[in-house]
Amino acid sequence: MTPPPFLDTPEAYTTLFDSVDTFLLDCDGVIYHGPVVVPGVKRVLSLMRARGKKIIFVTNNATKSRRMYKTTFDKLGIEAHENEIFGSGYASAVYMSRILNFPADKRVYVLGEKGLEEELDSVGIKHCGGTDPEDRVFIPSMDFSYFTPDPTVGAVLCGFDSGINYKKLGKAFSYLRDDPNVHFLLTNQDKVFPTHGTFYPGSGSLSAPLVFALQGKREPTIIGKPNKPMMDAIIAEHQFDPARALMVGDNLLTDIAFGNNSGLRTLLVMGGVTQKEQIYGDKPSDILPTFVVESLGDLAVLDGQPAEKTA
Ligand SMILES: O=C(O)[C@H](O)[C@H](O)COP(=O)(O)O
Ligand SMILES: [Mg+2]
Repeated sequence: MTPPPFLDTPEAYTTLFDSVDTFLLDCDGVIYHGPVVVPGVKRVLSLMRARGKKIIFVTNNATKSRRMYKTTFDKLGIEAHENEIFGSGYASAVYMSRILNFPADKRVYVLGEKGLEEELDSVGIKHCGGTDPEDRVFIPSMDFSYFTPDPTVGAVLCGFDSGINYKKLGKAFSYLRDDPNVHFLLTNQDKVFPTHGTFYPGSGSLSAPLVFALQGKREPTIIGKPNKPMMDAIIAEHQFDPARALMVGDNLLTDIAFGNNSGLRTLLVMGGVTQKEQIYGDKPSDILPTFVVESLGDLAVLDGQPAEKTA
């Protein structure tokens, strides 16, 4: 398979930029690395707005709600509107509400944080676990008295949870072990995510113990990129022509596969999860983007300002 073109000239950036009406932008690894905005990206986002492009932020990070992301973007000085922001937490809440028609008298047991709980609240889905201090504790070793099943639990939803522990895993596992009708959902299955100049375990690595313990008896439905429920949540709110849309991401397995699965062209950026040799090395990935660029910020030269201006 012919390797995708590596874009590194203003002419190539212009040709691509002018061919796109809708930019779907991954966040971690494309817009920012942890708390630091990627150099040049603010200029590129301003240029997109100035040229009338539609922007949709698409992140597998379920720790924040749309409202929280809006606050984060505001603090970073990035223009973003809540209805442009699609996190896997929001997509999971939409999926449970609209696709599962999750019953009002049932609760979902959550491995996750405040943002995910806020999105569930926004669609009226009751939840337990999550940030509940009762569950964010270490239990005495080999004490299983803490696992008294809650008959109102009708689903287990796993997202990024920095408070993961045996009590939460044990409770989530027991619901899925004992009742095949309890839905098993993951917000996303990212192995790692880029931050602070390196990588840390992602959501997929936090729900892996559950999947491993269930030994194939239960397979999770995964909501986030590269899966269809995330795109369904987006097109329920935004109409766009896939032929003139571009998915920009740093992760082949999530962002690029998501774009490829949805019939969009894709732009892979470096500096995040994917290394250049995965595309141009001796054994390239079987998931390949349409184009590659060092950084989305490189397109800032199209705004005509001095190249050294980095914001
Ligand atoms: O949940 C995780 O593992 C991370 O938050 C996720 O990988 C980052 O999401 P992105 O914005 O890169 O889709
Ligand atoms: Mg990313």
